[in-house]
This record gives sequence, C-alpha cells and structure tokens, in this order.
Amino acid sequence: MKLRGLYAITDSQLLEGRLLPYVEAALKGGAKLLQYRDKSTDEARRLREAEALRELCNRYGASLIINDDAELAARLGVGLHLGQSDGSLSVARALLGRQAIIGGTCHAQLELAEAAAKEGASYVAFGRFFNSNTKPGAPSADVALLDASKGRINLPIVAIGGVTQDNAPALIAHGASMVAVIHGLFAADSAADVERRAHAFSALFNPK
Ligand SMILES: Cc1ncc(COP(=O)(O)OP(=O)(O)O)c(N)n1
Ligand SMILES: Cc1ncsc1CCOP(=O)(O)O
Ligand SMILES: [Mg+2]
Repeated sequence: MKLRGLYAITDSQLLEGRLLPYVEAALKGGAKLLQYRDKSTDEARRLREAEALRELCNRYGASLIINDDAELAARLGVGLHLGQSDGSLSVARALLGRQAIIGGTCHAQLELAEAAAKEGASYVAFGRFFNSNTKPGAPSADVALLDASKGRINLPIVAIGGVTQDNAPALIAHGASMVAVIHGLFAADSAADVERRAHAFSALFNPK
C-alpha cells in the first residue's frame, strides 16, 4: 500500500457514540490509513472496536493502525504506531512481521527519524506543526524540518498536529506524504460533513 494521502486518527471523546459512522465517512472520503487511538484500559471494548474498524478498513481498501498497543496490533494482524516512550520499533517489527505498517513519532528531530528508519519503521511522523486541540503540549515542528528531511529520510513522512484543509497544502508542498488529522476531520456535525472533509483532504494529494 502506498503511504500517501489522508491519515485519519480516532479520538474516543470526540467520537463517543459515533465511532463507526464517522470512521466510515472518513474512509468513504478517501482516508488511506486509520489509526485507532484510545487511551482507555477497557480491553474488551478496545478489542471490539478495533475489530469493527479493521472490518471497515478492509471494506474500503484502507489499513488499520493501532496506537501504542503492539499486542493488540499483533492479535488483529494490523499496523502499529509507537511514540518515543511506547516501546521499541525493532521489537515491534519482529513481532508484526515484514509486511506490517509500523510508524514512529519523531517530534521535530531528524535524528529520531534516522533511528526509526534503522529500526525498521514504515513511516516517520513529525509534529505537531500547528496548534493542536487534541495534544496542545506536543513538541512543535515547522516546515523547515520537512525541507531538511529531503535526501536524509528515505521513508514516507507523516505530518501531524492541528492540520486543517487550509494549512495542509503547505505541508504537502514541503514533502509530507500524509497528513494525520483528528480535530480537522472528526470535529464535525455530521457524518456527511466528515466525508466532505476527508474528500477535500484527499483531493490535496491528487491535484487536477
Ligand atoms: C501519525 C501519528 N503521529 C504521532 C503520534 C503521536 O504518538 P505519541 O507521541 O506516542 O502520542 P500519543 O498519540 O500516543 O498520545 C500519533 N499517535 N500518530
Ligand atoms: C497525537 C498527536 N501527536 C502530536 S499532535 C497530535 C494530535 C493531533 O490531533 P489534531 O489533528 O486534533 O491536532
Ligand atoms: Mg503513543
């Protein structure tokens, strides 16, 4: 699967009671990756929801990524995203196999991205690039980092943090292969609105 386009990330508060319809709308709108990001400890619900999301992703030709939890990703046979304190990328690669999509948070540091590449990551994530409703305290990055990545990081780059339809074009122009979005996609009044937003984000990657 080519890692280019919209990367939708779920948020348990924002999507309470509407996880599946809003995710389906994002997939209909063209999201290529979907990350299940749920910080709760309700294992049974997490497994149930992740299985339902895997089914939806299969139906729409997208790939599911689990945030933080390598065991859940292994159990479901799907991808994984790890932050700097979430465990080792190389251990995850050994666990999940060569085909799995595994991403790593690299904040605003090229050195972390180079290390992630050596450990077998499929993509590296930089950000937050803008003010984020979801994670306001995340270390900040700017587009100069994307420029500096050229020729140094030979993996798809995911840009995250406060991404909107207005600021995404600059990230893509500076080399982001994917934009990862929570609020700018899912803080919407209806599933139809999520689908429109996903479509608009996706269109930025295929300019006519
Ligand atoms: C695509 C993507 N990029 C970065 C993150 C952040 O991961 P992390 O730093 O581990 O923070 P949490 O999301 O776990 O709070 C991400 N989840 N996805
Ligand atoms: C998980 C994460 N890591 C850095 S910013 C961020 C949150 C992204 O959410 P939003 O698109 O709402 O800013
Ligand atoms: Mg994490």
